[in-house]
Amino acid sequence: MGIVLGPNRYGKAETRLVQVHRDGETHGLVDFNVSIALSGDLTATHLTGDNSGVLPTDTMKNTVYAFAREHGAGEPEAFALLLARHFVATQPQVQGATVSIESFAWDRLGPHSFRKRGDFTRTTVVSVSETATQVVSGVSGLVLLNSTDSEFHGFVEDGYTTLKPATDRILATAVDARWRHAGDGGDWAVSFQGALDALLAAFVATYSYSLQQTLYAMGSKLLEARPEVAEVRLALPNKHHYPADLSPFGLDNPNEVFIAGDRPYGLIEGSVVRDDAPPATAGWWL
Ligand SMILES: O=c1[nH]c(=O)c2[nH]c(=O)[nH]c2[nH]1
Repeated sequence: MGIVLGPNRYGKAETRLVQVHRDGETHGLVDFNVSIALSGDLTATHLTGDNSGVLPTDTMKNTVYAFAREHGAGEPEAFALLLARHFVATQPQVQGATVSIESFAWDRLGPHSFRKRGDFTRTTVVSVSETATQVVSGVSGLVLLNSTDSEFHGFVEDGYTTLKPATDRILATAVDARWRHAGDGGDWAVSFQGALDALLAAFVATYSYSLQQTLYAMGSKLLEARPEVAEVRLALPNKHHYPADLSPFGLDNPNEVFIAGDRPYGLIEGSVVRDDAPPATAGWWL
């Protein structure tokens, strides 16, 4: 009885591509998760480690970013066809290519501001004792993105700093916010909607030099809009988007094609408080 190699394939899974389509002041956004699997005559690498017929998966990832710049990522079917045909046409040892794309939809909040489609979670924590009542409302999983109007520079540079100053970057976060009410009455629905609207409006309107600055703007806007709220606490993950370096392929990248990072991420946390706020009567968040 012999042992033989069965069906096999290989490729790069989950290449996270974000492309900003800049049409003047109004931007469009494409957000893809691209997975590529190639099959063909791959016996040699499996049996002997001869890689002469193996296109690196790293190259497949690069192709995704380069094709976005060269051809534009738009409809996922069209982009997947382009990639799949490319690998079959250019790699003699590749007989089949499967390209799978998850496309994430973003709803427009402004010319270059977006909210990821899908529901966020509305939260509340009520703490009652014999002497006090505390109501905390909040929202989590509210994913927002500004495709411009964000800079980050002038930071400390020590011997380990490699970050380049950014004068035009994507600012994206998943808002986790809690706000403590001064009292325990009122129209909760109106209060919540007003608070949410204030958070969104501040994110959209703030020209940001740091996510910390955006955090403070969001908290203060909420306090300005909702007199019944005493304090706001925010945790904002900095969902990094790295401009893809396309120069090895002779392509420029005028802030259009981004690698959507996963981990690690910056985490910016802080509270914004009225100076005459009544003290909290129970422990809460952060
Ligand atoms: O808005 C930011 N704040 C930071 O503190 C920071 N640190 C970093 O690497 N990038 C950013 N961005």
